Amino acid sequence: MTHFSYRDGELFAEKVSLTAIAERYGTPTYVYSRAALTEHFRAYSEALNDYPHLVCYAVKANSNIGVLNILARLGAGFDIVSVGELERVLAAGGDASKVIFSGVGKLPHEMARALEAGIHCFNVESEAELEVLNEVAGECGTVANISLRVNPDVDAKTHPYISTGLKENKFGIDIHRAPDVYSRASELPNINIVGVDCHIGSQLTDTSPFIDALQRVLALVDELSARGIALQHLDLGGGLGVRYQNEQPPHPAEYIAALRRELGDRDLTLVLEPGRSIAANAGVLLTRVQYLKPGDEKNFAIVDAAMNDMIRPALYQAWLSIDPVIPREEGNSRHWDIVGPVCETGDFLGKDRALAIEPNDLLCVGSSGAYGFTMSSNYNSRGRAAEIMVDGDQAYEVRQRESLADLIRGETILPV
Ligand SMILES: Cc1ncc(COP(=O)(O)O)c(C=O)c1O
Ligand SMILES: N[C@@H](CCCC[NH3+])C(=O)O
Repeated sequence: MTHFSYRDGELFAEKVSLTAIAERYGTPTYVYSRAALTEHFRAYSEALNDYPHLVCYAVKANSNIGVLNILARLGAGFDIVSVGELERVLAAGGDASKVIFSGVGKLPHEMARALEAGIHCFNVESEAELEVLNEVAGECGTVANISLRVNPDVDAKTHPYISTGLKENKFGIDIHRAPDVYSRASELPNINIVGVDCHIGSQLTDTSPFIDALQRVLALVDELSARGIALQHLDLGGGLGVRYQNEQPPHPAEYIAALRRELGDRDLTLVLEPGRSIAANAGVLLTRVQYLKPGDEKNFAIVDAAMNDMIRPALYQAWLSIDPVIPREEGNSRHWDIVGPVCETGDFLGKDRALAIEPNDLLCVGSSGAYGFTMSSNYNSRGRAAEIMVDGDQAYEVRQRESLADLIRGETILPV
């Protein structure tokens, strides 16, 4: 996390002190770095510079409109999974013609809105969805560009909840059925076949499962071509991992070089849908220690961020770094479980962390820019964290904290 570093005994985001951000905006607060987002996006676009490509940032990783706007200005496309994500992309100035719509459960009204906006392509995930899309496009008096998302049955060797390319997963169409589904698609009047797609999972730290999947998808491309169905693009999804603790995932340039070796000189545009590798290490979560509860068995540090703000440790046993914003003398350190105020035993951000801390100290939860705020909730009727974007020596509030009034807005009791 090179954009978040210590200077003179204090943690900074770029040139802005995290203490100053916490004092001004309160905690818990997500802090993002524009420079990091830019660097991570460019790692993809520069490695593909001389190759036909479209890098569609996976909006689910971090859909803050300020984040989307920074990526839109860099020329990013976007991978969306709902009409809500589409509206956010459009509000952020994203180009609809670079939007790809993934997801197993697209609703007819979402399809209609995406057609109206003029998106690039739908990644169709089932035969039933293909028929509905054909009908909706017909009703809209238009033709839908599609890829089929195929399930190549490749083990991504990641956490089971974020593995998506195995037969037992709900995603995509069995790659062996795909030729027949393409034939069916080619007969439908309101469907235009443009590509093929697969996404095998998230937080992959090795390129071999990607290559395995790519080889299987290329075999399908060749089979389709023999049947007279020519594709314009191949979308390999997202999934490249990041360093949270001591993982050593390949750099995007290394990953892309490996893909290009497989692609050879085929006439296919390469589409990628990275989320985590762009956003995770471009953000942190700031939280303040409220109470210390040392005990015989365990020492608990109760902080003001909870599983409703950052659910990854509770949901995937994910490890995130937790560092003091202003470190104290190490001699006073003890092992703490860093827990939130939510009434769940699973409400923790980290366990057994050696830290020298006192009440009111600020802690920085690292690698939180992806699947942090976007997976947050109002559980326990807690408001949501603020979101701040740091740009050099400036900090901008890109989402205000929810007020208590926001938490009851729009709800009502029965009149009698
Ligand atoms: C279809 C699709 N594309 C892209 C992504 C982004 O994945 P990642 O954040 O691991 O790059 C996901 C999430 O795993 C996904 O389901
Ligand atoms: N939310 C997951 C990854 C996304 C999976 C989406 N297909 C995580 O935090 O690791």
